[in-house]
Amino acid sequence: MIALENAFVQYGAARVLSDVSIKAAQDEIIAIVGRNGAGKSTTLKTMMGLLPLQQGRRLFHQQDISRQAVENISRLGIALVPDSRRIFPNLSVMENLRMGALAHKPGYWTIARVLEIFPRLQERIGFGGDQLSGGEQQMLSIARALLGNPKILLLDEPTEGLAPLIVNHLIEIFTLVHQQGTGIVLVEQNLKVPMRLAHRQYVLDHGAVAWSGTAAELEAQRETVESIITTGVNHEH
Ligand SMILES: Nc1ncnc2c1ncn2[C@@H]1O[C@H](COP(=O)(O)OP(=O)(O)OP(=O)(O)O)[C@@H](O)[C@H]1O
Repeated sequence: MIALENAFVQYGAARVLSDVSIKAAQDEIIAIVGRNGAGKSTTLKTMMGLLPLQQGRRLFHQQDISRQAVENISRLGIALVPDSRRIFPNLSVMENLRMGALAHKPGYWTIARVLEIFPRLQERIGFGGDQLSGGEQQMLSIARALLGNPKILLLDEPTEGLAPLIVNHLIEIFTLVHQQGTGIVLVEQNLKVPMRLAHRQYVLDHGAVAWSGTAAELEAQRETVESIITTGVNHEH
């Protein structure tokens, strides 16, 4: 389980996260939803140890990992797929996968298995990273992260800008990854994808958790939650 507890994060003097508490267990898919600038990427980077906490704690199971560096957090089994995807443009698909395999930990995911779930990457195996479409880059980025056999996979807007067919394929992949025992933290700007697979959701607004609940609670309060996402809380002030 990875968690932030009462996390405060700043960039220089600008406070970006205020009192954020979010947890994700290995048997869960959770989603963090919010508009542009709500603090979603900052939350993922903080979970990963890429940003320091001003206040609050970062936990892995019962262990306080607030001061651990990103390398150690990665070793604990947390992997981040950033929205920038970070494909090596001058390396082929296979070479990109081999780079991912350098951090290989024994587990279900191998190069053969990721190519099985992403047949598109198999077809493009000799192509350069810079010759891939956005969807293929996203697949490669996810495949590379899986090769580390993470316990928790953090995904920053993985479906942004992708065609509906590819989005559907990725949703199937996330479900499969979860079935193989990896927890997923999915960041998205709206509820569309999260509603199709997340067990629990957090809505971020201005760097704070404005709503959180289970899939069933979301279903029951959908309109309220949609309005928090689009217009925020306390917008009358
Ligand atoms: N490196 C940085 N330095 C200063 N401010 C930053 C930095 N990165 C992000 N911010 C600011 O922090 C706030 C939260 O940004 P963040 O990227 O976490 O939001 P987000 O919800 O992920 O949005 P997006 O959907 O645009 O990625 C924004 O106001 C943003 O301008």
